[in-house]
Amino acid sequence: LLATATIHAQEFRLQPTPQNYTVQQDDSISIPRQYRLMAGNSLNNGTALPLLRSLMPEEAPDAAFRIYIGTKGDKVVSSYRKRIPQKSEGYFLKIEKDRIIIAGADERGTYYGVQTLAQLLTLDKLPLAEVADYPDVPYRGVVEGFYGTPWSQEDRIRQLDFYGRNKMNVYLYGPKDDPYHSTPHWRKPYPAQEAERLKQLVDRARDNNVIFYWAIHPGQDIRWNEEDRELLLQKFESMYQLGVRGFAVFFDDISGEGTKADKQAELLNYIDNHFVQVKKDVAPLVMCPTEYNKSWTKVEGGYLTTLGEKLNKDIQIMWTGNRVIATIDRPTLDFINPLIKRKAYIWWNFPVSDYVRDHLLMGPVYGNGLDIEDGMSAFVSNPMEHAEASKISLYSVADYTWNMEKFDSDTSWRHAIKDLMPLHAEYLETFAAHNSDLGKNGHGFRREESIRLQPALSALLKSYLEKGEIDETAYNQVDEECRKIILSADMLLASGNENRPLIDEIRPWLTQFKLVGEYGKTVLEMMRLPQQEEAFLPGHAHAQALQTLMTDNDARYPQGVKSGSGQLMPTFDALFEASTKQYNQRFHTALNARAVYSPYTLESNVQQLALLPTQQKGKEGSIAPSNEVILWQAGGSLTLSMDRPRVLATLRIDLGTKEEGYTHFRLETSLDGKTWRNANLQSVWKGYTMQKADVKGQKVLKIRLTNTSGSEQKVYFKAFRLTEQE
Ligand SMILES: CCCCCN1[C@H](CC(=O)NC)[C@H](O)[C@H](O)[C@H]1CO
Repeated sequence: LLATATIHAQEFRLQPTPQNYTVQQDDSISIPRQYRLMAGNSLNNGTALPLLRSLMPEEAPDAAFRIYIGTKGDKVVSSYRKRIPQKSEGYFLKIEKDRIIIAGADERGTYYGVQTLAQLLTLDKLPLAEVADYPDVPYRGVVEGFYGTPWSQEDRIRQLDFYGRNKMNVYLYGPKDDPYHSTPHWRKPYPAQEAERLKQLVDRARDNNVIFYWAIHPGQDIRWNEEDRELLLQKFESMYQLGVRGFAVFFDDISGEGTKADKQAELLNYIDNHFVQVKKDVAPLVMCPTEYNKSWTKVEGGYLTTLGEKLNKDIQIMWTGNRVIATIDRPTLDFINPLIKRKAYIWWNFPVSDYVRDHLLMGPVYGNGLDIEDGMSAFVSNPMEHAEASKISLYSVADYTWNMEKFDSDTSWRHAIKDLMPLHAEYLETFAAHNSDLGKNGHGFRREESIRLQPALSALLKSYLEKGEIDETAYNQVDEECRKIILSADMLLASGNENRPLIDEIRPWLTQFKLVGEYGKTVLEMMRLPQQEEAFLPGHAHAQALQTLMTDNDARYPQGVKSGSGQLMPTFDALFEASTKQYNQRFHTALNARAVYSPYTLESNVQQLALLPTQQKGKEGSIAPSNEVILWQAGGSLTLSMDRPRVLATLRIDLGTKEEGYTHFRLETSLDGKTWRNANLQSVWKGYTMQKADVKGQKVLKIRLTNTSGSEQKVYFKAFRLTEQE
């Protein structure tokens, strides 16, 4: 343990990277055991002092060593007043031979000074350092705003402590699937137990100097009348009673009446004037617009300009960028800020994975501009439903938003991993490097993967496919990486208590990752043997067994678990197919040469459906569900094609809509792909949204679902499942 900690000490860095940090050359002091505290009384009910006391417990009035701590204006730090950066949340920290000074521009700045001291105290000696520091972006943090399983209470407690350490000052509570945040129960106060849990979170946020924003998502069924307005204010009041001091109204992913800009503006200004401004201790109101990204905005439609003109100036307006999922750069801000007449409050949809739930997004944070800190009022990340795994990205978001121009994506990523699992950092880095790309998806957003191994992978594949030769250098690099993959998976699965919550979250992917490593090794062996009639066969059989195991998904993740899908698996599959084809040609055999086999293929002109994975397990076939609101254009269709005619037993579809919603769609089957026949749908259980088709005994080659309503339909895609007859 000590050895590892020492190694990391040599790579010591302060997180986030300070604006100014100087150390007097190789001069340091041993950590004082006792000290006399000289504290400004402005800190009395803050959290800087409790944190300091937790770090350095031995206060002694007669100790020689002193700690002076206060905010600008406190007498105890008056002689350092000029050293305090004139920036909100700024601080000055100085370590001298006989004293430490922590002077903040405000209470939170002082708290951050103590957090920086906390990091210096992990060294075995305290450097005689001077830090003059402040954040580039005013509001920095996380919006829990994803579809799917909301984070647990424990997840959120750990998150809030993480935000305190990483100088993130905002957490917005807005899990799409919390029924008291959104329809149907946004008007109702939380039941006692949930209220108590939220109160705990609010208290924990305060301990970490994090502003806890509670968001409401009323747009799907709000009525623009006095009653709903008062119910909304009462809900905010009940949250205020729990200690909430930050409020947000999200109008994203809705349709109908709730999308009207002037009505939204009227309501938000009313809340601002009659609640936020009246309370005086509440942070500026935040809203998420219905048109929250450029690809959904028709400027001449006036939605954004109406908000820009009518919304009170201190109301913050969120923005995800040029697309739902996008990186943020100067042109993005030059588009939105003039329209909304204020700096955008960026909602960055990364590392959220609710639209690619079979993937983990563990790679570096990159692609956002490094010169745009003056163009945004906030930058908050919408993370994965896997709280601990999201910390790799969140660590770098904290780094990026605090000191943007000094942000280095790869350094930050490596330190994020060390922070998460110091004793298994090299193994977690191997895992994270190969689990970063999303695969094809409806938003067209991709990430780099297996960056360091890419040259060897493509060299190995190229020489084998084009010349049937083995590039020995590349071969050995890939073989060595497969060994590291297998080792890393086992070491992480066996890592015990170092970070059990993380391992619990990613266990299915670790199991899959090990299979990927074994598959790679097996395919590499096959490449050496396509000329050997007997010796080739066991490897081929083993590779197919591994392919089967990799598609046998973990029950908790019906949509599957993908690992190494960006670079490793496509290369290994291609090498499997090429070596098997070589063998078949040489020995006139017909060994299966298709690596990924599914009897079902999906085609669709509905962008968000087109790339959904299909699954087959025994007699069951399905299209993976999506968590999103699907924008299904008029005339848009989805077609599931079989590899050969198959006899159906059942077909169930769930678009998340009631009876009348299905009248907008037509379901058909075909045996030849030319002549189609209607299949009637009827609800499976009264009042539920799942429907079944009368297709029992029908032999079909294709199944097609079309929006015949003549207008765009917003539906969910919760299920599309068939069973074949035995
Ligand atoms: C076609 C609909 C796609 C919406 C996807 N967004 C949602 C809304 C949003 O981004 N609001 C700003 C959720 O937040 C979700 O987590 C995120 C990404 O899947």
